[in-house]
Amino acid sequence: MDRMEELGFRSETDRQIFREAAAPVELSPFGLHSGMFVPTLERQGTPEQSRKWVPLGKSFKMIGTYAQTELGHGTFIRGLETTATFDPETQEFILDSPTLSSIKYWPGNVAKTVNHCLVMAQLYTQGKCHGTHLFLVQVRNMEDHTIMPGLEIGDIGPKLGFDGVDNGFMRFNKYRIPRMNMLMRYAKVLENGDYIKPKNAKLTYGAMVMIRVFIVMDAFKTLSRAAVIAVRYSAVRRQSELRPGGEEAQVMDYQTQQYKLFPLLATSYAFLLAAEGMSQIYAKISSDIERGNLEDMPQLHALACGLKAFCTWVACEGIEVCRMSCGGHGYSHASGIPKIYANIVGACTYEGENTVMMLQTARYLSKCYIRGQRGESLPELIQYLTTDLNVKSTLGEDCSFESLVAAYSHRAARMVAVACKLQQTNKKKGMAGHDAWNKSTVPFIAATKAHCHLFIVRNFVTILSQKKIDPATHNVLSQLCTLYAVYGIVENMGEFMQDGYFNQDQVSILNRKVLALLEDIRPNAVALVDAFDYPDHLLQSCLGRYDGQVYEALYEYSKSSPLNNTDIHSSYYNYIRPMMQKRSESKNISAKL
Ligand SMILES: CCCCC/C=C\C/C=C\C/C=C\C/C=C\C/C=C\CCC(=O)SCCNC(=O)CCNC(=O)[C@H](O)C(C)(C)COP(=O)(O)OP(=O)(O)OC[C@H]1O[C@@H](n2cnc3c(N)ncnc32)[C@H](O)[C@@H]1OP(=O)(O)O
Ligand SMILES: Cc1cc2nc3c(=O)[nH]c(=O)nc-3n(C[C@H](O)[C@H](O)[C@H](O)COP(=O)(O)OP(=O)(O)OC[C@H]3O[C@@H](n4cnc5c(N)ncnc54)[C@H](O)[C@@H]3O)c2cc1C
Repeated sequence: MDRMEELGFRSETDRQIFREAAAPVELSPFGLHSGMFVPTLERQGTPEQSRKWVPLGKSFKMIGTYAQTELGHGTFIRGLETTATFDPETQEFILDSPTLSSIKYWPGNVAKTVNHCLVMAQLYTQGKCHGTHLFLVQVRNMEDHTIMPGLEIGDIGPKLGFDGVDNGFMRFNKYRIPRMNMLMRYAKVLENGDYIKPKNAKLTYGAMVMIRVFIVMDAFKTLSRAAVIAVRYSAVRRQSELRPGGEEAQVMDYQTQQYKLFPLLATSYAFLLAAEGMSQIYAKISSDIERGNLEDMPQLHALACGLKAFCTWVACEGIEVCRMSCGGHGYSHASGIPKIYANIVGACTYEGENTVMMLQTARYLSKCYIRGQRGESLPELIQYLTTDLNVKSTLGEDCSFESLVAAYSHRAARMVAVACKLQQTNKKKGMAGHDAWNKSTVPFIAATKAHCHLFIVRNFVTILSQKKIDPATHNVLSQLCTLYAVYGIVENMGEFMQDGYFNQDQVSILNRKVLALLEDIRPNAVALVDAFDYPDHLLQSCLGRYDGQVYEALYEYSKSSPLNNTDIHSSYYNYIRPMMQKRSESKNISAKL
């Protein structure tokens, strides 16, 4: 913190980059404090509350986290059981965990690090429940960090990853906080207990939308780091004979290795641009919301949910491909890839389980489809839903951006229409609305993935057509953009072909194009990963080192293994030698017999 002040880092982006550089492989125990706790105080607190608490948070006098999930509920926020009951006599809220399943469980850094939490609880006042609201709760003594009386707090135990974060549990026993500790920007409880409701109950969910936007960038960061490691290693690693009798080939010269890695390189660039585009849309709509204009709130929610789910799913699958493309050394922590995977794969679950998030977007697409069918105007990003599905592709040998975007628009429009028609058919069969919905959710998930894929392809193409980029760079980025789009079609051909949108010749063109692009990108592959400019300190990888001294690094890494501190390990004396002696004695006995 002080170091950031000394270095003059003012923007949150710069501070985040510094934090990641300072703690490259372990997530910071203050990630949630800076990334969720403080921004939520700023956005969900009244101006007075923000003025009081935000400086304390930014100066780390108050260290907090976001405590919403419980043992029994994470996804279904309306089902949360923690209660906050207003006591007008004392002007306090009484927080309570009435059941075992209501115990707060998973909140990051609650176990040992934070002294405050933003707690999501069911608000009760004047005997009535008004749904979930956020409350600022002091959980540890500010003098000696002991747990406040009335609270039980602990660590939840080892996890797949996220080792730098002490996820914990927290149980409230009639724990009192001041009335003014309810975040009251949108909803209020007056001194007499009267409840003033917000313009939209989902404004309380705003913190989650913000993090989902952050996570799209995290998907780029983690996938691109794995791609840097795998591509650099593939340039250094020589294995097997490509030409009989010739020298062993760089594994990057095998077409299969290129087909594994270059689309992931293209995806990394696509996700960076998508994350930037998502952040711009978030900045615009969230500022409208803060000014009271909630018109685009549903569109923001749907986009943030969909991209968070789509990008984290693809990134995690891609990171695994990068690991496996490094052979045995990829499986070692020396590669740096297992830690990247372990830290980001949780993002498919936290901040909204991906399937649930996709279904939120699907619900929005379903409503937009109906509006489109009625001829109503649709937001620009959704207007493709009214695409004429009788049109066939005009794709030619050049695989133009226009024909590729048209293909993705057609695929998404067709798939949304299929899912909506199934939902409508279910209703016509007499199903209740919720059953008609549930019995169409599998096609809706597929359609929503197509919707997100379209957003990313279209965004990449738009930026290349709008930004002023020098011709040489534009040419290479255009190759990456084309590879991302053509690879996506080849890998999902069935969804593009189901209604005969492409003819057989066009399918052949696409299959040829994806292989030709691998050759086009091969000469620039290392330069394209170097362009991310990740320092070795951040990658923490013997395989992805900038100097390519892989074997020297692996040898030094291995020698530093703690197991090498002694030649003979204690297990020999404690287990192996006694076992061998026992065997030899029994052998002597059997020999005598
Ligand atoms: C390099 C490695 C990086 C790793 C990251 C680490 C550090 C990075 C540093 C900084 C980043 C920042 C922070 C830290 C990073 C990571 C985070 C770490 C931990 C994660 C923390 C958490 O997990 S917090 C808990 C998250 N929990 C959830 O997200 C719960 C998900 N559930 C929900 O959101 C809701 O229950 C729901 C949306 C699924 C359903 O809500 P419900 O109330 O039931 O509403 P519905 O009935 O479904 O819909 C009604 C109506 O409301 C609309 N709606 C719903 N939500 C919203 C919303 N948020 N905004 C706007 N509108 C909403 C919905 O669309 C419906 O509308 P219609 O009626 O019109 O259809
Ligand atoms: C690393 C990590 C860090 C976390 N940090 C925090 C934190 O700091 N603060 C915090 O409050 N929480 C935190 N969480 C909790 C996290 O937010 C929840 O785990 C997440 O929201 C998923 O909810 P759940 O666990 O209830 O999953 P569930 O919803 O129980 O998921 C189980 C299955 O049910 C399915 N499912 C659920 N609802 C539906 C539906 N409506 N339709 C179809 N399928 C459905 C899901 O798709 C999934 O396959 C963290 C979790 C992890 C893994």
